[in-house]
Amino acid sequence: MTRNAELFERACQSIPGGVNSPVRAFRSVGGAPRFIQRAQGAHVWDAEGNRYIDYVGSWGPAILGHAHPDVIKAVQDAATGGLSFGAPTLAEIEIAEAIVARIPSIDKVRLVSSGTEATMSAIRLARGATGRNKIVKFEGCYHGHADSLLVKAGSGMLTFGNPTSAGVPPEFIQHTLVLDYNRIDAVEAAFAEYGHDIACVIVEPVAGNMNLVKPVAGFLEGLRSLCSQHGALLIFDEVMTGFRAGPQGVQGLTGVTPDLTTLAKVIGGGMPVGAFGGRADIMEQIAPLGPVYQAGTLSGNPVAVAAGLATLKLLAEPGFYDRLSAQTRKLADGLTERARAAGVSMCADSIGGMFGLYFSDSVPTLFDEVSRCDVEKFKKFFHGMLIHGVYLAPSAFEAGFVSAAHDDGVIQETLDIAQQVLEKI
Ligand SMILES: Cc1ncc(COP(=O)(O)O)c(C=O)c1O
Ligand SMILES: N[C@H](C=O)CCC(=O)O
Repeated sequence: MTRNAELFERACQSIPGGVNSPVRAFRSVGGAPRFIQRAQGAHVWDAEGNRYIDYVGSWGPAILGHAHPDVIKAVQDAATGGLSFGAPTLAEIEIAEAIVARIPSIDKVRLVSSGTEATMSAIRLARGATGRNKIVKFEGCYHGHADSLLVKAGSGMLTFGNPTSAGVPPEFIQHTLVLDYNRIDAVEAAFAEYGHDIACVIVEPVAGNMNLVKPVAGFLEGLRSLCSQHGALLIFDEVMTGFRAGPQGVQGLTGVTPDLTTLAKVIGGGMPVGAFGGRADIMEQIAPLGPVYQAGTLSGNPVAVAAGLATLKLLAEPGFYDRLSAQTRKLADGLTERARAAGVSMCADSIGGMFGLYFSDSVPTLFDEVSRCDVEKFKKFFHGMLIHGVYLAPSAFEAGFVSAAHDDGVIQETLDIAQQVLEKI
């Protein structure tokens, strides 16, 4: 038995499924998950000392590459001064100011400790601010594991074929309307019927939890105008895309401004930080100013915030996103070319530092098209890449992530390996 398999067996004795978040368990691709011992730049090393080029990047946060020296130093310095105070700090003001300055929709921002907390709080705020009950979400989008959002969700729920969770009473989701992503006619119909009671529409403005699916022309603009017309709030869940798709998230790329935005992942630089923010008049409905309650013992944790601030500082360097987008595009185009040359129906797409890999002839824009991608072929590709030292997300329904440490050599090595693997599947 390999060391990874041994550790997995041991983990299964004390941790449900051997993991602390389901997709990590490799259940949809088979085999033992790799237990990661350390990471540096574009690489991770497992418990057997095998090195992998990493395209998971901690599911998005590792945008600078792993263990960037400036981030590690910021964390060490902050930790030396104390791990947590449960009282305000200067660093919290600095990170709030950095977010407000860069994300177009955000006048005021509240820090939390995860993406789930951010979306859960934003939904409560939207309901509190509008006095309405219903929320609209889209099939295949994942917004964390708050009860009202665990319906027809993406990511692990889609991967394991249980897109609606057990343990959520029907009463908790009776107000959640689930529609088709990229179908604005369905949203128009929902507003025509329930417009007076829709508090908000929550959307991943580029979906990254059913593989990568970009919004078609007019979709986000349509959501914006329907929400404005009916007095509902538009929430962009930019937990994944924030500071990842571009320097101002998808809202900066499209010019569509939501009322509220949720963030996490990159803003914590690998530490647990989430945030929700938006128009000042809405954000001022939160306690202690307003009636919508929201709180957190470790919110704005000084060590986590230090990692986030150091990361945001480096992301502001001129040309950062041009380089990141170019490297990611090089990977996506290179994979598409290698697949074509090998006669395999596979293509890839990218935006900023995110990419999607589709075992189909064309890039999908609808959930149904994503569902029809060849999962069996993906599994073969995944294991072929893994054996040769490339660590992809262990699911056909997750986006991939490139970092600033993925230089030309790393991308070329990936493409060379992909060519060998594609020729054999
Ligand atoms: C778009 C989106 N929203 C929310 C979440 C939930 O974030 P977290 O896992 O930090 O709770 C995730 C990822 O898990 C995500 O990708
Ligand atoms: N797709 C999820 C987050 O973006 C993957 C993270 C997880 O569920 O562990």
